[in-house]
Amino acid sequence: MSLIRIGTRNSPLAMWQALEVENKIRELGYQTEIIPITSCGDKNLTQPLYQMDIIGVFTRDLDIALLNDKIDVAVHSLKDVPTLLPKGIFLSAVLERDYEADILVRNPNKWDKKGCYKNLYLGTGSLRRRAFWKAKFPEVTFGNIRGNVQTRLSKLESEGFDGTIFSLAGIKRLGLSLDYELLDFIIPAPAQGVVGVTSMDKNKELTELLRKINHKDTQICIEIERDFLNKIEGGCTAPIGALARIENNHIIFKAGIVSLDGNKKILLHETFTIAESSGKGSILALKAKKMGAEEIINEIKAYRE
Ligand SMILES: NCc1[nH]cc(CCC(=O)O)c1CC(=O)O
Repeated sequence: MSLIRIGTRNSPLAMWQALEVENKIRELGYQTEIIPITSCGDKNLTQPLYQMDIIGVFTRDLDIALLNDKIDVAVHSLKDVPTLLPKGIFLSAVLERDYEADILVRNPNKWDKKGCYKNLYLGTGSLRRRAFWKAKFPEVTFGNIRGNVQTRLSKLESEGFDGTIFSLAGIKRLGLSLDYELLDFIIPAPAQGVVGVTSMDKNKELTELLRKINHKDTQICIEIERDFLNKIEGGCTAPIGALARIENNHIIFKAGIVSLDGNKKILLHETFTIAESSGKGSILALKAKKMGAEEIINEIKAYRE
């Protein structure tokens, strides 16, 4: 491996993440090149996309670049990566989680609402953020706010929202110094705040190298979170939060599934040892289902159809 080609989306956030991975690979003595992937480009694959399980809207272009040998590794925000990866591609490393929280950023022009959480007009398209917010503060109005972090910050003011909700990791990575409030009643998306690296599983030498930049504790946590998500949702994007943390050789896991109106809420809070953690995501998903999670998921599927 003379040169390792690192593929990334070309937003400022994605670029920051790719540079982090690049630095870690260079520290091991390898040469690297960052390749921003802007569109699907050459889709000339031997099989149709659906047969290869290429599904993620944020990840498909990078998946195709990997399969077409345009890049060696792809760098992602792991929370945007579907739990099912295309055939031949696997999650070969994760970086240490930096920040997991969701935060409220207020519109600086809305002085009158300062400190207030009731009756806000919030810009967020995330079903998870909407549902958790509504469960805590039912009097709220939501509007959609699309685009990357910078675009959303400008829309916050131009479209008159009282505030918007971001992942703290994204804000910190962009080096933005904004006033914000931590929203501890919103359980983060599975793998929020974690940078993930995917590559082809046939590429054994590269796999060995990437193992060296992998952060083991973060991997343990995200495996539980993603396993939980996979077993609960079965392919539909639902308001599911899941977060595992390690403290004194124990895993503290919390998860929540909330109905869109905020009225039904299944919450799990579990502690177990690291030794017991293997397969826990599936076991706890089953537990959540027994508590009624499936009813909430089916309701959301019906709403989307
Ligand atoms: N959904 C978009 C997205 N994907 C990853 C991040 C930030 C990094 C992270 O949370 O891991 C963001 C922005 C946000 O949710 O505010």
